[in-house]
Amino acid sequence: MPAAVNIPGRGGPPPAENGTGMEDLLRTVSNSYNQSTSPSATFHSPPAIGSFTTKFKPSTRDLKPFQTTDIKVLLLENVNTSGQNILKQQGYQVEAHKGSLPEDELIEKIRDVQVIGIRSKTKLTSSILKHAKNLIVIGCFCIGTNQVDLQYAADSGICVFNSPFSNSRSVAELMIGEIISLARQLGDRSNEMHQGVWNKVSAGCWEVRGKTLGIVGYGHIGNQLSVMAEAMGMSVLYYDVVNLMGMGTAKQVGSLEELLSRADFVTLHVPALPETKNLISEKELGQMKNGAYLLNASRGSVVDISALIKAMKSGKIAGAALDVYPNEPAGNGQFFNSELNQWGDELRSLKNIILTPHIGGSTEEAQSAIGVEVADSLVNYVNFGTTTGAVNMPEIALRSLTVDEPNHVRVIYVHKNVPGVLRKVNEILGDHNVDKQMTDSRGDVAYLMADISNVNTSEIKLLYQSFEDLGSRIRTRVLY
Ligand SMILES: NC(=O)c1ccc[n+]([C@@H]2O[C@H](COP(=O)([O-])OP(=O)(O)OC[C@H]3O[C@@H](n4cnc5c(N)ncnc54)[C@H](O)[C@@H]3O)[C@@H](O)[C@H]2O)c1
Ligand SMILES: O=C(O)CC[C@@H](O)C(=O)O
Repeated sequence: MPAAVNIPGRGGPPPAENGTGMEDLLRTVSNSYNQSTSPSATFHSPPAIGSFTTKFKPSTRDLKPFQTTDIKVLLLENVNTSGQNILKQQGYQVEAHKGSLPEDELIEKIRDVQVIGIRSKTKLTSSILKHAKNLIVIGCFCIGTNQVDLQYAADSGICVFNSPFSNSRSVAELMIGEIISLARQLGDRSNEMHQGVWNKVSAGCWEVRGKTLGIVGYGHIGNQLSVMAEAMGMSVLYYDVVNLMGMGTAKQVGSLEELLSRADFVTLHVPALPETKNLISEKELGQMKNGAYLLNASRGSVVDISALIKAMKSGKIAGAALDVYPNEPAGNGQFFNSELNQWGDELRSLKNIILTPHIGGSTEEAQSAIGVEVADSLVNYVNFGTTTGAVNMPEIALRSLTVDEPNHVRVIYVHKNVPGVLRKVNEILGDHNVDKQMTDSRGDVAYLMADISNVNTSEIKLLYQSFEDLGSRIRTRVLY
């Protein structure tokens, strides 16, 4: 058993190897590089109200991957200040932008950072991520994660987090507003009044009470919508690829066709997947009731817009509300035209169609909650290696180290999920006292976390290097 030593930054004397590169290694997050460190760097839990990172027990020991001021975070697309503040309170260097960045600028900036936070506009494809040599984690400050190449990220040891439900209620409430607005042609009446036209009509305007709502994709948003729609006196049917219990008296139907043929209003709440591309196209629009309404707040790939334009022009579909589009501009401005999407002008000329700029989740409540939730996940990953809630890696969490365990280190080894790895890992760890260890795999990638006690500083370099030398290695991190 190695002798216990004082770990820098924990109240013990500074190490003898000061400035020799040893400390650098101790605080290294690496797949191919080393970070500079400071043994005197201190870690402060953020005081943000409601933040998970404030809820650790006082005896919990804060782990440091390396000097916290060295953590560079790039936040794009106006991530809420609630999230920005949590990250800044960690001492991370936060660069926040209101919009997304052009590709060349994004590539330049992503080279340098360990953490990036985005929303739905920034596409983190493999051709962008291959430049992100220092990146360890991506935070999607939204629900959808289709804008990130999740597999490439996992294969590169980059963990991805999102916020699975913090804006669901906001989307569902928008749907309720739009269902009534379409039934009463509110958009058209309002536009006419803005142009000085008084057009008092009742033809083609309806109450929603007693009508049937068909929800496609009965997840977080679909559930919330279901409850509110029933409260307005609507009957709710839903279609989902999974068997799910209905809220209230909502009933699941066995096929999309059945839902389309029975619903007066159809709302779409499925993720962007190859299977959901053009889920609603000419055939499906034809299966809908005459004079029905279509609402899409999921992703632009889910509806074939040219087919929808045709169905609306023929009167088959009496109204539509679209919040998402195949091509969406990177920022605000006069961009919603035929250059962006070839049918842009034709769509805008239709009657009783509500067009919104991807604002389903854009409320103060949702953005503030998402900011806290995702920033907490990022901090817990950077500082503790916890992957709970990750969308592309196995979910691993170990009990926190306490102040009574000052000389423990936490080893995190992201590796290819191939036979024989654990034998080699145990050969390395076999020389140490492993307090706890957890490992899990997700597809081709596995994640191992081990807390090792009584670690001598001089051993950490060897420990780290031993993992780095394994053929299965994707990324090694040593936290202490
Ligand atoms: N407009 C916005 O601002 C906004 C905001 C939040 C989410 N979204 C989008 O809405 C989507 C849904 O959000 P959620 O939180 O309800 O997601 P969720 O994961 O909770 O629910 C999605 C449901 O769709 C089902 N599903 C998947 N494939 C399907 C298919 N082919 N046919 C039928 N059902 C299918 C799933 O089984 C699941 O129950 C998100 O993926 C996101 O893209 C948009
Ligand atoms: O805020 C955004 O940009 C995305 C909102 C929504 O589409 C989501 O996926 O949560």
